[in-house]
Amino acid sequence: MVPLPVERAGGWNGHMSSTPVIDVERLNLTYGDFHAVRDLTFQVRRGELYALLGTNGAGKTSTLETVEGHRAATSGTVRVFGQSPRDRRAVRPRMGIMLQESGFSPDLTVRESIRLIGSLTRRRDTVERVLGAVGLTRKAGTKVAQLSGGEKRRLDFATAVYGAPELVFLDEPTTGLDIQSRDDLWDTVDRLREDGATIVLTTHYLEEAQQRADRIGLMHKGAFHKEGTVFELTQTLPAEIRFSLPDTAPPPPLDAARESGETFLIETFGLQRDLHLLLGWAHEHAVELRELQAGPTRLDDVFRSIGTA
Ligand SMILES: Nc1ncnc2c1ncn2[C@@H]1O[C@H](COP(=O)(O)OP(=O)(O)OP(=O)(O)O)[C@@H](O)[C@H]1O
Repeated sequence: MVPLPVERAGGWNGHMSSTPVIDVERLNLTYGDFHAVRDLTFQVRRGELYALLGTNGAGKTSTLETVEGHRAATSGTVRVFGQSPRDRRAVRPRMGIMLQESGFSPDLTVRESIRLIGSLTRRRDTVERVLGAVGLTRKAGTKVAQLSGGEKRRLDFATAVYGAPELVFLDEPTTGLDIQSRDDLWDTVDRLREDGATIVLTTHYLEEAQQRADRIGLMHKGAFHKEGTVFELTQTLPAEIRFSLPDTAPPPPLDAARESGETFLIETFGLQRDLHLLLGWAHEHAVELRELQAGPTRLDDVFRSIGTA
């Protein structure tokens, strides 16, 4: 475990405020005649992990670029720490951004690249700490051109965590990372969060958002299809119980539908109650519920429901 730097450029430790870290109101973005983002309103509170998810072309990148200060809104207001993100001197040092590709020079070594990040962010940190935090200590002297895809991704991550900023944007952070590197990345994010950092995440790995996000904005065609906690997003769709039964078993209870062969599916809004009933039935009939699976509604199902809404 690599400790975070104690002192911060912004001096924000212990600073409590009810002002949202990000405050977007009626944001509109157009490209020529094309209306990419429509009247989008959302807030991200201090310490939250907010996931901005959505279908391809929904407007996530356009929205994030505006919040990060890279793009001007066509109309509406965007405030970050109560200020316009276009005021880069005030806002930029307080945010760390992991883009989908940071575009480091292939001829620089990892150490030189991180040193460069440090001078750009103007946050206080050490190259050694950041190398450790992103798991690249052993690659410090290696040129960027010689890094693997996953190692490059970790170097991209370094741009976001240098100096442990208050607000961190992670754009598809775990794409191309193996399971160990993913776990390491999330450990580092967890430590930033323990220190009070606010995280904005985009990902196509929905289970990561489901496990980690405090709230989710689910975008489709420039607007929110749904916004809320995972529970709020998933509660309108049923949970599922799956199991298989041998041919000799009596017909299962609870409107269990035969999915294929010996496999049955129960869709339910009362997962605990129905699971209890099912297990009671199996016990009573001395039947083994093979490959029993029961789980809450997954974000995947909410995504799939977008097209049918
Ligand atoms: N510079 C541009 N000029 C014209 N249209 C653009 C431009 N940038 C984005 N768009 C369009 O705006 C819409 C939103 O794009 P955006 O990249 O914000 O979506 P996204 O949600 O990030 O999508 P994805 O998940 O596919 O990356 C898309 O239809 C895209 O084609």
